[in-house]
Amino acid sequence: MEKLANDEAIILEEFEKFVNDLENEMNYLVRKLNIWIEEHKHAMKDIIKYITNPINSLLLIKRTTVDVDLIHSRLLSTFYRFKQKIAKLQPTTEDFSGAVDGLLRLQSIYKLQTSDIVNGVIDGEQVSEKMKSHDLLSIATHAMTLEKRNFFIDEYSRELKRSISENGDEFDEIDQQHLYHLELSNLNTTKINPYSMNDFPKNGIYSLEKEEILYSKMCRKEGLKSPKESAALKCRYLSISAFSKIAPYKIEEADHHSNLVIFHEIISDSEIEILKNISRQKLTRGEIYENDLQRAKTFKRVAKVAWLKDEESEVVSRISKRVEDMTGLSMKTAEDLQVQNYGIGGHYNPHWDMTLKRDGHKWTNGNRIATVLFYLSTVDKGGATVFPYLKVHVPAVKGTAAFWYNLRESGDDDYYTRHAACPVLIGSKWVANKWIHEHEQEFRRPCLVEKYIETSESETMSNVF
Ligand SMILES: O=C(O)CCC(=O)C(=O)O
Ligand SMILES: [Fe+2]
Repeated sequence: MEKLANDEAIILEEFEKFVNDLENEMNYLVRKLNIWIEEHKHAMKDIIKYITNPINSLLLIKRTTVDVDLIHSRLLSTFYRFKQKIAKLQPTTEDFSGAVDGLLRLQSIYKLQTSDIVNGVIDGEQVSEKMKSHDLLSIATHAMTLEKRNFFIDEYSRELKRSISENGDEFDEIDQQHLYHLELSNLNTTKINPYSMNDFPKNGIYSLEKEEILYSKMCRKEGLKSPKESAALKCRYLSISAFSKIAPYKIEEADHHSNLVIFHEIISDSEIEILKNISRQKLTRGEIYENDLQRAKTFKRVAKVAWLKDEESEVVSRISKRVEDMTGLSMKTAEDLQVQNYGIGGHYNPHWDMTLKRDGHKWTNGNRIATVLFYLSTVDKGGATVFPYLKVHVPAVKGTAAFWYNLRESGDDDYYTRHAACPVLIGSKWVANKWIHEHEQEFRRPCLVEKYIETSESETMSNVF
């Protein structure tokens, strides 16, 4: 986004040139028009005499064909010159749909009222200017192309009508068509208000699924563990290696079932700066493995990722060694470090890090037994990692790391580890993942929480869904 904001200056410069070019074209057109009027007047003096002359009849045909085509191509090429200059700098309309989807997701997850957003207010703070009618029309029409956003089409249409009547805005023919489609779509869809939805909508067309509701609640810090449920969780020092005996790790237990712990002050600001700097040049839009293991870019994850090898920098290999020390697990079969950057609205829908046994995994070194997730920035608003089935909300705090086992001791999938990255509301989120694999851990797997409590519930998928 920072680059786009800078590129906008170049786009604007090109736009100005384009307007100047159009002014020159306009002068040319006026000259052309006057000449044409004169020639036509001349023809009209005595039409028969005029057209029976082979030269005049040829010129008449020329004026009405070749000359018009010339005007057409001059105007087009003026526009295409401008378009070509800015093409590389422009995001795509798909990016705009993604941004609209991101805004509407933020609204439904953090319960942000449309009237506030339209007035540029987030969390009671004036963060931007009031939106204009044309902005509202673009948002509403793009919302029509998105799944599960019907409620907002209605909301934005209402704001749009208000804005038009307050400002007396005029719309051209194309806008009128959009407005008409908007009206139609509002008549044809059923809307369920996501702000007031507390439970699973039974027959709703706008159906936030049960999980999405749970996930949204956790992002708002609602429905977390009760004091009774968290009574057994402790903050303490951990020293499982020779190194940590000298400088014990500060850990906070977050959940006993999945052995989820938070390490505090585990990575320094200078290490973080180095990781971010190496990653910046490498960041590309994140892909996720769909069930069929095909890589796909979708709105389920909106983040940029970079993979860093140990050999790349002393800091990367130092982090790997630290993970080995913190977790007591071998790094021999671990993946490279994955650094991720989420912008505003950036998120990652609920998922498991391991591949379910049911689906079969493609790794030769076993499944992802455990995850270490380092937080490389503090997010001002939003951006937490949540575990809806463990009722845990881990805020993004620079220098901390979350650790958990994705697999049970038996090697079975731990469905309860399903987790998600809440959308970033204000700020920028940086994290780094280290995924640890099963092979080489045969005699290692230490338990980092004080007392490993095996639950008696049978851990089937239906417990989680
Ligand atoms: O960014 C986060 O909070 C979670 C990221 C995550 O779950 C993943 O990359 O697998
Ligand atoms: Fe994950």
